[in-house]
Amino acid sequence: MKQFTQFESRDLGQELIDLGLEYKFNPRLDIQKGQGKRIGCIFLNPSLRTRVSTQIAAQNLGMEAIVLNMDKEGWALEMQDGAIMNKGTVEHIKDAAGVLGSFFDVLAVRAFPTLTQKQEDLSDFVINQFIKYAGIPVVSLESAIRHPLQSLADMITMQEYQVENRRPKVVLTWAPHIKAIPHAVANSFAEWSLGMGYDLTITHPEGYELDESFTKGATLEYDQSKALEDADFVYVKNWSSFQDYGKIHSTDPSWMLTQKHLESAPNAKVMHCLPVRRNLELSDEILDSDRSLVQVQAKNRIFAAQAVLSKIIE
Ligand SMILES: NCCC[C@H](NC(=O)CCC(=O)O)C(=O)O
Ligand SMILES: NC(=O)OP(=O)(O)O
Repeated sequence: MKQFTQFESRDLGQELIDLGLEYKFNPRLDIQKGQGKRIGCIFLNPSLRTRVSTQIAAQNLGMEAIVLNMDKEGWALEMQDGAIMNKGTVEHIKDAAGVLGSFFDVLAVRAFPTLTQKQEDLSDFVINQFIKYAGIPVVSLESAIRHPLQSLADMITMQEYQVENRRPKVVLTWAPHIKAIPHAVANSFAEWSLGMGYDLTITHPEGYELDESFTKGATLEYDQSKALEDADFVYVKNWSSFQDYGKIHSTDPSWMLTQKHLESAPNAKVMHCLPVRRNLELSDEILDSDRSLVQVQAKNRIFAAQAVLSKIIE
């Protein structure tokens, strides 16, 4: 594996899920594998889980991890090729990524979308600039349009909690939020769920349709209560409008998932990538109940990252 930025195939997905579960059972199984190797974790945006789980994953493999909070501690990066740098940016990505590529064996990058420049975001411009100029394997820690390590952790979680001999019904439901939020988590969750053969229903208010290239094959149901009927896994997530790019069309509080919404889905487990805005996106009663898998998902971020790094340094 040379890069990890998106879903590739069901076979590779399954291999990573199984390896992640092996590491969960025995985290230091491959403690020798990464000896002498170094990963650089570059953050252009905030993070709790991704930052810490990736470092723990590297340590579990015997690798050294160095974190650079580029947004706060690095020079302001120029991303555009050929730019005349007479404004705010100090260092070109070509130079910075080249240096980082010479320091590390693997580079991991978090780069959120602008939510204003649609075409630039859709081309996953920033992470691709890192890939272009670093010359070493790059792992996405959430890019403009995808969050594959989150989705791999989510797939590990669903495999752990899945009832045997039954194809689970998975529902991705939009939730209200006060800010314009990226599409990456929702896109990747759809991409991975469909890729791994799950039966996926997506529900949201009209105007919140996601990029079809991620959702082809899913059932779209605008009626949230219908969508939730008999669900096994309910993934709660806000995203801003994709068509009216980066805009907020609804904050309708009736979309916030509560126990009442799940009366028709008695077995449903509830998922969220975190951080979650309590009692805006999801109610306390759900988050603090046995239905909630959010802590399991977060813990599984370690083993998802460990499986990916293990394959990359192979
Ligand atoms: N990495 C996981 C989620 C990151 C981002 N959440 C946020 O920006 C939350 C911001 C806030 O709640 O103010 C998202 O949902 O895509
Ligand atoms: N779920 C997730 O990626 O969390 P952080 O943004 O805190 O890393």
